This record gives sequence, structure tokens and C-alpha cells, in this order.
Amino acid sequence: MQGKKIGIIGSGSWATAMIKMLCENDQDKHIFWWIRKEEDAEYIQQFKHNPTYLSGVSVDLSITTIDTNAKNVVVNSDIVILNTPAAYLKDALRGVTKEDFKDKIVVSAIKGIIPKDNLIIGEFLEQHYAVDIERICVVGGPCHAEEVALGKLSYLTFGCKNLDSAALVASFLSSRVIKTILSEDILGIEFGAVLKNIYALAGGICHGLGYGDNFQAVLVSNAIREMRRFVAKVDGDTSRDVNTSAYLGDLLVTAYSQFSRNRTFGNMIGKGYSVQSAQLEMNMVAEGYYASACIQEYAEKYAVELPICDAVYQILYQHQPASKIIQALSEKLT
Ligand SMILES: NC(=O)C1=CN([C@@H]2O[C@H](COP(=O)(O)OP(=O)(O)OC[C@H]3O[C@@H](n4cnc5c(N)ncnc54)[C@H](O)[C@@H]3O)[C@@H](O)[C@H]2O)C=CC1
Ligand SMILES: O=C(CO)COP(=O)(O)O
Repeated sequence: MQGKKIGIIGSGSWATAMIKMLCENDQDKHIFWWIRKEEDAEYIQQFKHNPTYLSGVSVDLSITTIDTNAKNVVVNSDIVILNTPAAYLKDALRGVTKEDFKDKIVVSAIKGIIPKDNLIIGEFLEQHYAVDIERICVVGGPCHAEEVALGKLSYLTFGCKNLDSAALVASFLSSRVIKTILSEDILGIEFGAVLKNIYALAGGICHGLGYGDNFQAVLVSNAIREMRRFVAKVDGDTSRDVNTSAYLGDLLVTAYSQFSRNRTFGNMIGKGYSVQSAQLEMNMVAEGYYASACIQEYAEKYAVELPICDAVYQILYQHQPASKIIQALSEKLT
């Protein structure tokens, strides 16, 4: 086995899109891919496709080992990419120890907060697995798995305090159609991604209620300012440029794209679906639903006003009528 060994933990759309990026990138490597369900692993082994997500993507089994044991994948890899929804990460890593993560570069492709622990993934890795901040990398930027599957030109931002590590990870995912950007702003990229999901959910709710593009534009304009205020409050950095692709870019793609899980989920809520029925209707996870509850605690902790996040929380968790809450929100937007 030549080159670096790269592990992927996750078997949904984004993990499958990353498998495509890795398989199409021409650097020497071997991939270890954790698949949650035994039957899916057998299917991929036989047919070289994920049966459930992005089934058009073909898996190069000459450089990919499929495994249903996450510990094996972590232990065998030099670089481990975490790619489950945040709510399932602890479950996916059951049995994996701090020792297993020792000296690895650990990459989070997750855009969510671990519910109950209320930790973004970087914090979770430091606290639960003693992963040093220099070895934690996050992947952000506007990039839908479905467009990666279609070979559409996309840009990813790799955030790491150690830019050499960010560059190393990026070098395995880049290609003619995947451009990479490096950044040291792990915290900003992580929180930006968490918040944009909540804002896209708000946009979906408004669309479902019948608000038009004029209002959506005002909502998104307020959302990026709310994001900047929040992240600056968390780390005290007021110089961050949120108009770049990892922040504004990701907010725009999630707020407007037909592929967005969060917008689709919000749209159903705006149309009157209950949270449960909207979740059942989608075979995918809208991270913004979980993040909405978690971010309330952060807002209190950092004493920062987040009117859009508050509105989403009142609709999803306090069962307030969406039309009344969005009407009240609309009075606060500028
Ligand atoms: N889909 C996309 O285009 C992008 C997704 N992301 C992020 O990637 C992360 C993964 O999301 P997706 O791949 O989109 O997920 P998805 O919504 O496509 O798939 C759901 C995933 O959850 C897993 N799952 C369902 N029930 C589970 C359980 N009980 N225990 C463990 N796992 C379970 C499924 O196996 C599947 O991997 C999220 O944080 C998302 O925000 C980031 C960028 C793009
Ligand atoms: O983060 C994403 C694209 O950058 C995916 O999230 P959505 O599917 O909600 O847009």
C-alpha cells in the first residue's frame, strides 16, 4: 500500500461525495471507508456504488477498503475525515479511543454541533479525544454533494491552525473541478457553517409561508450580519471577512439551492408540516434543526442577540405559529 492512508467516517451524501473526490484525485493514497450498515457495505463491495446516497458515484475498490468497524478505519489511517451528521458522530465513534487518534490529522467535514454536549466538532475532538488543535482541520465552503457528483466546479475551504496540514489535506481532495482555499480560522468556519444552516432553515420557512425573493434577500442580508456579530463575540476577532466563500458563500448556497437540506426542511415547516413529519419525509439530515437548540445556549453564554436564530427556535422547539413569529421577525430586520 503506497502513499497516505485516509479514513472516512460516514456513509451519507457528503461522505460519498468525498469518496469521489479522493478517488478522482491522482495522489498516491489508500482509502479506508467506514460504512454503518453491513448490508450497505456488502452492496458497495459488490457493485462499487453506495445504494442509498449518490448512487451514481463509482467507488474505486482498488484503492478503497470498506469496513463496518470505525476503530479499524481510524487506526489504519494517517488522516481521518469525520463525515456523519453531528448528532450521530458519538455513535459512529463508539469504541474508538484517544489512543486511536494519537498523531493523526483529524478533519471535520461536519457542519453541526453535537447535541447535549453543545460542542462544535473541533472542541469535541479536543475535549473527548485529546486531539491537539494543530492536528484538527475543518472543511467549509459552499459545496453540495449532489453537485460534486455531477462534476460541477466547486470550492472548499480547509481551516487549520497549521496551514501545512490544511494544505496536505486539501491536496488529497483537489482536482480540476474541486478548488481549495486555506484558512487558519477553524472556529469561524465551524460556527459560520452551523449558523448558515439555521438561516437557510429560516429562509425555507419564509418560502413555505409564501414570502417572496424580495424578503428572502433582506433575510439573508440580516443573517450574514447576525453571523458576523456572533462569531466576533465568541472569539473577539472583529476583523474576520465574512463575505468570503466559507461564510457568505455557504450561506447563499444553502439558502437558495434546490439541493439544500435545511431550506427544504424549513420549507416544509412553513407549509405546516410538523418537525417529525418533515424529518420523516427527508432521508437526509437538516443540521440546522439540532443547531437551533444548541445555539440558544451559546447566545446566552456570550450575551449576543440573534433574532433570526431565536425565531427559528420558537417555531421548531416552542411550537409557536411560524406566520406569527416571522411577522414579528420582519419588524426587526433592516
Ligand atoms: N450533503 C452535503 O452536500 C453536505 C453535507 N455536509 C455536512 O456533512 C455532514 C453529513 O451530512 P450528509 O452526508 O449530508 O448526511 P445525509 O443527510 O446525506 O445522510 C444521513 C447520514 O446519517 C446517517 N445516519 C442516519 N441514522 C443514523 C444513526 N442512527 N446513526 C448513525 N448514522 C446515522 C446515515 O447513514 C447517513 O450517513 C453534515 O454535518 C452536513 O452538514 C457538509 C457539506 C455538504
Ligand atoms: O453545507 C452544505 C452545502 O455547503 C449542505 O447543507 P444543506 O444541504 O442544508 O445546504
